[in-house]
This record gives sequence, structure tokens and C-alpha cells, in this order.
Amino acid sequence: MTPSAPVLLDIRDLCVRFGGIAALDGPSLAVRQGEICGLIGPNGAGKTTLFNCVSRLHQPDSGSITLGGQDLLRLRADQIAGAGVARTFQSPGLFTSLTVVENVLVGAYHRTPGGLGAATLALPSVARHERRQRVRAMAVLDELGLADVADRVAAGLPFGTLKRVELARALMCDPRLLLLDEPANGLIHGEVMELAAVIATLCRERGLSVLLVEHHMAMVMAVSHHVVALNFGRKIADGAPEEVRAHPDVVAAYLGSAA
Ligand SMILES: Nc1ncnc2c1ncn2[C@@H]1O[C@H](COP(=O)(O)OP(=O)(O)OP(=O)(O)O)[C@@H](O)[C@H]1O
Repeated sequence: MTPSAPVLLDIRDLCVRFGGIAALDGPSLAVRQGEICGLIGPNGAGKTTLFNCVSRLHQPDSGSITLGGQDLLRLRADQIAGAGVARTFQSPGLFTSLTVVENVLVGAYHRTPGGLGAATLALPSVARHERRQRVRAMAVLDELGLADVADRVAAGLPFGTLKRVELARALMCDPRLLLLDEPANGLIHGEVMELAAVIATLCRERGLSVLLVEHHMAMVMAVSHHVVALNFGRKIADGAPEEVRAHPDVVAAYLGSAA
């Protein structure tokens, strides 16, 4: 990532109220192409709400969100994969009775040509498409070091492996922006750093941009090119990881939340 890379995700003046609570009170932030942006803040700071606005689970009361100039707020949640946005969840929502490769193929279904009608009629074009997607899925699994478990059923695989399978599934829609919701959640230290290395490699080799919501500070500091800190729905710091960690308002926010 070069500091002059163009801005991909541009969030401006985002406001979300839940009754009397301002979950987001006007923060703005930008994520450049090929950049990993860590989003931190104590519990209740507004991270998930911001994340959910980008992935279109919430409609903000005001503000704007664009991706490469496209207005994301005009899209529904089911349209964002087509716009180049993929996300993972805190707990991998995998189908436990399916194999790893079958789970990864789920990430490509929005691309099935001709939709459900063509699939129901088992048209040859659908069979060709499925073969191509399987080759892609195997390539993504290989990229994430998961080729060996491609035909294993998801149930019973280690949690760290399942997190990588979920990442592989997200990559099947060829995203430009990857939204990672607490990927370190539930992992042991070694797995966290392994996942951090995978994310950094993906970003470097695919030129992906990443918005990373994470409480595991060592991971955020290790992978982020830039960090944004929220507290009470407002942005309190935005800059290089070490600068943000040492920012007096960030230190005070975390001390306050621990008190
Ligand atoms: N659906 C909702 N209804 C009412 N209030 C909500 C809702 N979702 C979030 N909030 C409130 O909005 C504020 C921001 O919450 P949010 O979950 O975005 O914070 P967060 O930074 O993600 O916290 P955490 O780190 O604990 O996940 C909090 O005060 C929360 O209680």
C-alpha cells in the first residue's frame, strides 16, 4: 500500500440513533486501496454500528458511505457482494455438515448465471459455471493453506481453521473491501498471529482493502496500516497505529472503560 493510493471506502459524518442513544455521532473515515484500517474503541463505542452501516444491515440517519465513488447507502445487504464488499462474522456461520470446499462455494452463489431457474433446470451452462467455481474455490483454499482439508466436513475442525474457511468463503466474491468483525475472537494467541499474517498477505498480494474491527490490540497493531479510534460514537483519533495507541484520548477512553 502506498500512502498515495486512492481512497476506496469513504465514510462521512455518519449518524445513527437508537432512541435517545447516539450510537454514531458523525465520525468520518477513509480506507485506501490495499490498506488495512483497524477500528478500535471500548465497548459501546459504535464500531459494530459503523460496520453494520457499511455492510448494509443498518441504514444511518445521515451521512454518506461510498466505495470507489459508488453510493453504498443505495444498496441492500444482498447487493453489496456484487459491489465488491465481503464480510466475516465474529462466529463463523458455516454449514457444519458440508465440506470445507462446499462451504467456500456458498460464497460464489450470487454469481450463478441465470439464477435459480437455470440451476433448477440443470442447464449445461450452470454445470460449466459450477466446475469453474470449484476450481476457483480450490485455488482460494490453496492460497489460505487449506487445500488439505478441502474435503473434510466442517464439524470438528479447529476454530482457527474454521475462521480461515470463512475468510476463503468471503474471498469467493472477489471483494475489493473485506470487513472483518473481530476475527481474533475465540482464537488462542498463536492462531491470532497466524490469521494476522494471512490477512496481511492477502492484502499485499490481492491489493485488498480491509476494515478490521478488533479488540485484540496486538493483532490490530501488527496488521493495520492505519487505525481509527471511536468513543461514544465519535472519532477520537485517526492515524498510524502507534500514534493512535498512545493518543491521550484513546488511553483515557480505555482506562475509563476498564474503571
Ligand atoms: N439495536 C440497538 N438498539 C439499541 N441500542 C443499540 C443497538 N445497537 C447498538 N446500540 C447501542 O449503540 C451504542 C454503540 O453500540 P455498538 O455495538 O456499535 O458498539 P461497539 O463499539 O461495537 O461495542 P462492542 O465492542 O461491545 O461490540 C451502544 O450504546 C449500544 O448499546
